[in-house]
Amino acid sequence: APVENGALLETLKSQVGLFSNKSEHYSAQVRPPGTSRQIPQTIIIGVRKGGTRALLEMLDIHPNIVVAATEVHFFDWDENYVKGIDWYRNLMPFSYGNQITIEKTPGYFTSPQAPGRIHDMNSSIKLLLILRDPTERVISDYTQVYYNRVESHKPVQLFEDIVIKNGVLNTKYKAIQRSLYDVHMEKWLKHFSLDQIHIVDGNTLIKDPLPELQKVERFLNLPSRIMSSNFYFNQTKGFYCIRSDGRERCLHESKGRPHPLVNTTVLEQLYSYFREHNAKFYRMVNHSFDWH
Ligand SMILES: Nc1ncnc2c1ncn2[C@@H]1O[C@H](COP(=O)(O)OS(=O)(=O)O)[C@@H](OP(=O)(O)O)[C@H]1O
Repeated sequence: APVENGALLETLKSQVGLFSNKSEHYSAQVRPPGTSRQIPQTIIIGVRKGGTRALLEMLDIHPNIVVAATEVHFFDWDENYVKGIDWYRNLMPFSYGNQITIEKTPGYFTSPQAPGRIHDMNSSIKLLLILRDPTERVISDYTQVYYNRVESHKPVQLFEDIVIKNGVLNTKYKAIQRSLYDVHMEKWLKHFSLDQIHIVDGNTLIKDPLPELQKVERFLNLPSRIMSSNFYFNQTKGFYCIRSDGRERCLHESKGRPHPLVNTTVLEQLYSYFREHNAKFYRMVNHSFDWH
């Protein structure tokens, strides 16, 4: 009976976590007439904790964009890369000819292999890179690992005890390494020209998403379709949430978690360590950001 089918459909939808009518349509296993699965014409390459999920979900509002539901890790994980390009394409949603497919895997930015492999696939691809203050990124990275460890009943350490070893900054700490944007960017610029990589300001995307998204629309040569009415500020979450296809949704609770209060001396050490790297990065990309 139709009622039962409707109820079943609602249950299935909630189980697979589909949000918009658009995703429901494209995530279907049955190919809608006139669609096909396309290799991404654009990839959000990172950075981890930069705001990659927010960027992807906000771009998904656009009628000419379809997005991959999960992080694919094709170019950074050898065990996936060996599966080949058809495996990769099969993970993409169905799309019409006037739509571009986007996937996001934050680990690509810091992966030594990803730039060359992506270039081998499509040398004229357009890349999106979302960055935020490198010190904030380290703290966000630490916070994620902290919660993961708590959830799996593993011991946790204070931020300061990881970041400072024998009185000096532990520059080997992975989270610090990932925030050396100049070091990673250099590898991308060996394979791609600067005008192929659009940098989204992750700090601005949090405070005022629309202008950053409009810049992305222009970079992708798409008509301007994302509107201020697509966003509303959720006081409880403390972040902007999305209104689209008649529904309202915020990002998962793991996005936008409170950060620990960090000792100011340690913060100063981090700011000063990143300062030179940031300056180098600004020169590399001909653009500065208001990072510490
Ligand atoms: N609108 C909105 N809602 C919630 N969160 C938002 C939003 N916009 C940006 N952000 C920021 O995104 C940070 C998580 O970044 P990523 O999605 O790149 O993380 S991950 O690498 O995929 O784990 C996440 O970092 P944390 O605040 O440390 O949780 C957020 O600050």
